[in-house]
Amino acid sequence: MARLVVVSNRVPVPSAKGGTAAAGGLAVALEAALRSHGGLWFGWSGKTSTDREIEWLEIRDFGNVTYAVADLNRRDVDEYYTGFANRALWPLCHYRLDLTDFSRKDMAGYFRVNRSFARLLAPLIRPDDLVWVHDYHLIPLAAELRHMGVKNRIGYFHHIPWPPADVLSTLPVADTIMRGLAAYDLVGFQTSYDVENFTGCMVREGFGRALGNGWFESYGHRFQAGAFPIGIDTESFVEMAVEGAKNPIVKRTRESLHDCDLVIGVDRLDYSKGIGQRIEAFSRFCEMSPSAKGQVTLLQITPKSRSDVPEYATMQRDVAELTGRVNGALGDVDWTPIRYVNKTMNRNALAGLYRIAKAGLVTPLRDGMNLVAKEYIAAQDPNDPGVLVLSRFAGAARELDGALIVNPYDIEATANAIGRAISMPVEARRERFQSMFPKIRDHDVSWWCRTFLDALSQDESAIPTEAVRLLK
Ligand SMILES: O=P(O)(O)OC[C@H]1O[C@H](O[C@H]2O[C@H](CO)[C@@H](O)[C@H](O)[C@H]2O)[C@H](O)[C@@H](O)[C@@H]1O
Ligand SMILES: O=c1ccn([C@@H]2O[C@H](COP(=O)(O)OP(=O)(O)O)[C@@H](O)[C@H]2O)c(=O)[nH]1
Repeated sequence: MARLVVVSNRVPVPSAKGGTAAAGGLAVALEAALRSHGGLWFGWSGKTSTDREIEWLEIRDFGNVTYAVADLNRRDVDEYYTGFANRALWPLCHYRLDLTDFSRKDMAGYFRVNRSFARLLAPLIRPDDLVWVHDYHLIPLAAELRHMGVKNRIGYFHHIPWPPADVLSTLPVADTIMRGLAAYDLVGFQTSYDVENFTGCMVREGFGRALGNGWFESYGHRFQAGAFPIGIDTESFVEMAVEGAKNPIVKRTRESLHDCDLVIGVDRLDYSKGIGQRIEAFSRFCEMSPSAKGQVTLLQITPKSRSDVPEYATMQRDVAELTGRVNGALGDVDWTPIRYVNKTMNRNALAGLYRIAKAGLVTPLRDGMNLVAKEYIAAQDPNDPGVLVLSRFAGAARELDGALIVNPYDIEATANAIGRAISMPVEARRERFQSMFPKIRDHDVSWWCRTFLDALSQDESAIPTEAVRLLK
């Protein structure tokens, strides 16, 4: 079996004490995948150094995984991560042109850091390695590696949505980004909608030709694109949820609820997650249903994220204010409608909390997949499961059709769905759970990893013959 080299912006290097505190679906999913496969994990250490250039790597072995990480200096973090990745590509891919900031300086920093990463990584790659690059921070990496003579098969997985052509073409360097993707052998997306959008960008904007069967020719290179919906480590999540009842945080939560029903939301503090709209919907639900007063509580767990990005700082203030306003208007001496927690919870506690919640609210305005939706289902007691209220704009909605699917922009309808979830009879809840659980059990994170790597291992012989004829 070829060695696997994973490259991602964030690398959760285990601490000497064991364990990492990775909040973010990508880190969580890859941790499980690499542990089962073994190999090298390369990327940013998450630390900001005072060095002028990215020059050296810290390399450490933990079990069958070697971690190789580089610090970035302040300018690199500002331009590459905070700037171009999170103020241009992230909002653009989440259809938020109103929040997109295209700065020439940040764009240059983004391409510079990718070049530096390629310089550090190229000498570590062995001839038979399969290289798997993750996410929007690193789109130009394969092109840089190719310039340095790397001939290995290189795959890319895009964890966030891919936008339609009209949205992508607002990006001043859209062509360089598309050319960057064309340097890979396999480009993976979360859903077929993302693949459709990507095909639209490629063909309509004239960046390349679609050859059929997911094959493209672009900038003189042939590559394949497809949908590979990411999964969770379902088996271990189920175990964690069962064990969760013993977790001190879960016990404290349960005791503090008395007879109140618990509704849960878990999201990084990110404008794509629709937290404000969700709080509005919960508030509307409480106003509409007098029986909710004192009887239902929303626990919103929201670790702070990307606080150096101005749009996130604004949003942090807005959500805090809104929560305070709703609690002030609706709450009472013995009832706080919304418990708002800006802390990263460990996964054992989360699993247990999902299990005691009668409803899980996953209502992003746009989301690549949303692993919380899958974790919520995995954590349920099959005999007495809670109900998932899920945005149609999360990639997870393509698979989890037993959820109550909502349009998160429609506050009234989301409020109604919360009411329906809480009062749903047990037979209906079981039926919905049973329609979803086999999907997340069969399509777990190992399936995702295996399917992507199998496709990456195939070469051009998989191109349909009629397409090859067309090319001649
Ligand atoms: O690394 P950060 O800037 O702190 O952000 C955390 C991660 O957020 C994003 O996650 C995405 O990947 C998930 C797994 O595929 C998916 O379920 C979710 O819908 C996406 O938003 C981001 O893509 C990662 O690169 C970040 O590390
Ligand atoms: O306090 C928290 C909040 C989130 N998560 C984990 O972070 C991931 C979030 O992934 P998701 O795909 O939902 O969204 P992302 O943050 O990657 O956009 C999930 O595995 C959560 O269990 C966590 O461990 N602790």
